Amino acid sequence: MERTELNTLGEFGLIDRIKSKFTNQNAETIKGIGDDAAVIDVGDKYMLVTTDILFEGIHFDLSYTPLRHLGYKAVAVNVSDIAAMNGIAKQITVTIGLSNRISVEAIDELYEGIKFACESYNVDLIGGDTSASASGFVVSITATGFVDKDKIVYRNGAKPNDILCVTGDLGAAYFGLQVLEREKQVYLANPSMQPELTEKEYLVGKILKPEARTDIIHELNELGVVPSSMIDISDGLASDLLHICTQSGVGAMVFEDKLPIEDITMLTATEFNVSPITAALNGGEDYQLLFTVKQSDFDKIQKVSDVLPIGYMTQDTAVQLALNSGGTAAIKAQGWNHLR
Ligand SMILES: Nc1ncnc2c1ncn2[C@@H]1O[C@H](COP(=O)(O)OP(=O)(O)OP(=O)(O)O)[C@@H](O)[C@H]1O
Ligand SMILES: Cc1ncc(C[n+]2csc(CCOP(=O)(O)O)c2C)c(N)n1
Ligand SMILES: [Mg+2]
Repeated sequence: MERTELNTLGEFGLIDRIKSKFTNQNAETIKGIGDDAAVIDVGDKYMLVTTDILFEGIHFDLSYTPLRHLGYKAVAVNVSDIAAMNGIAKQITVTIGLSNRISVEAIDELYEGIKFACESYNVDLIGGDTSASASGFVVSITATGFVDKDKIVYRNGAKPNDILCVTGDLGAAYFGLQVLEREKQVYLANPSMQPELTEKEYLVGKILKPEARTDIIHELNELGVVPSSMIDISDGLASDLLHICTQSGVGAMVFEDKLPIEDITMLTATEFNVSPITAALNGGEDYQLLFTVKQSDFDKIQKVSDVLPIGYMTQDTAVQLALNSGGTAAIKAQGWNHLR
């Protein structure tokens, strides 16, 4: 029998392959595989369902991840996927895989973080599953949410000339992780060295305590603006913008000088000898919303301080970065891909 290595498909190729083998059989299934959350017709509203799994060693390192933060983040990343459909999360289930290295106190701490997130995002913990894990700690969360039927937003609705917006700065979480990894190595080499993170607090905060931008969903709703397409940035602006472009059948022009990058991100990029633009495009785990709006909504969205226009959509399907130096460069999906 033929054997194909996973890296020949990559994460997204594998998802497409799985998707191609299934057809939905229920009229209530409005959208299955392929967006930030599935969409189910439950009567006067759409119900949204999304799931995210976090693995020790892949998504977090317990040597520098407080379990309270891990619990909060596991909820936030799911709430963010519901927000990316223009919805509001309401319920979660939590599944944990435990190794004997984890104490009861550690689980208490994880659930303190989960509880804090439930309170701040107004969601209910309604169930889950508990198992032993042979390969480190695992936490997986499924979230449900709701959206008015006429307000649902998919990845595939972007139109040429729509304005491309992002809800905050990019690349900070990437450098937060680099800083934590560096401090870990320093500590391993000399355990009497205490990490000096005060200057990098902003960056470390972005990787350990990301927020879902539900505030923006509420603000857009109050302004009566429904984006034409939306995604949350988990794998990097480049990769996630490409999802919007491929699914919408459009291209994009992003302006390098409009990419929101904080000063501390710039400074740390120099320190690590990494281009801040590369980090903003491909770093991932920013959990900002990336969305498009019709030009006629531009005046309204300008009133929201955290909505930053970074480019526009084009009929031509090329996805490009307009460089400060003049000219353009192709934007490629070089961000996070689990199987490459
Ligand atoms: N193993 C799988 N089987 C079926 N569907 C899958 C599988 N993995 C992912 N999907 C579906 O593929 C789509 C894209 O998934 P993906 O995890 O990339 O979502 P995302 O929102 O881009 O990323 P993130 O999980 O970081 O928020 C979703 O509809 C998801 O439900
Ligand atoms: C220990 C450790 N190593 C690497 C990373 C970086 N990282 C992991 S998953 C991911 C993308 C989103 O994943 P998903 O699509 O599964 O939500 C990124 C950028 C980290 N946070 N911790
Ligand atoms: Mg998503």
